[in-house]
Amino acid sequence: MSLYLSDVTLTYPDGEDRLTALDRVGLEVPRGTLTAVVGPSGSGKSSLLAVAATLVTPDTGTVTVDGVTTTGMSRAELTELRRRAIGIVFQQPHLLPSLTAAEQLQLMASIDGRSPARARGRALELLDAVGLAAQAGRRPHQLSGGQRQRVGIARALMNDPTLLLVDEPTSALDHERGAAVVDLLARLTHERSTATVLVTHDRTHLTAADRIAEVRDGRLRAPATAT
Ligand SMILES: Nc1ncnc2c1ncn2[C@@H]1O[C@H](COP(=O)(O)OP(=O)(O)OP(=O)(O)O)[C@@H](O)[C@H]1O
Repeated sequence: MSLYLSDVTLTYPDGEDRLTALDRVGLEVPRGTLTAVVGPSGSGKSSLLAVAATLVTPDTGTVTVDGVTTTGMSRAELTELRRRAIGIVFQQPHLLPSLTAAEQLQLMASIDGRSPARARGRALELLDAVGLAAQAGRRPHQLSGGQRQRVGIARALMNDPTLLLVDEPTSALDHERGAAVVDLLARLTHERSTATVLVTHDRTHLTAADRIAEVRDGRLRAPATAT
């Protein structure tokens, strides 16, 4: 099991009161499976991803990533866990304008202190895996929106994560490109044995998901197997 949330409650200050963003949420995501979490705006999807990413500590409940329960871990230990085990794909890939696709990925590895030659080899392998072998030398403005999103996906895989967290990857794409991105994520999930969580408000792309969980007002309905 690479992600296990048990009885997670998260609240935010709301005037005199507190707003419950996640209400006793339980979720298990085994390796090699893609779980889509769907729900309307404000339902708690981003909060769920932030907790799973260990960026936000819930009020109560436990978060287990890659077999490690995070309760009581220091900030440095959480940073190390994220570096080692978690990849995050953001809604917008936030690529650096002056770097080529390969360099965007290599940058991640140089931050991690890996050798440049190995980093380059891994970057090219991952760009090939997302269908961008021929675009490795292009800069962001020479890529389409869907291609930039795929660079963001490849970048999130540089540290060979066991947990891949994906935030609304299709929001800036048309239907066909959005569906292609979800299909790609499902394939990478199965090939690389990641536990993948994809949050979205849009159900129409999700045929490739293994399971779909619905979040409403901070409550998660048990994931159903996608049909
Ligand atoms: N930092 C914060 N401080 C206070 N309230 C917050 C904070 N972040 C989120 N909320 C509230 O918590 C609830 C859940 O928000 P969250 O962003 O997790 O939902 P969401 O489903 O991701 O929405 P969206 O699709 O609009 O991003 C909402 O009512 C939101 O207003």
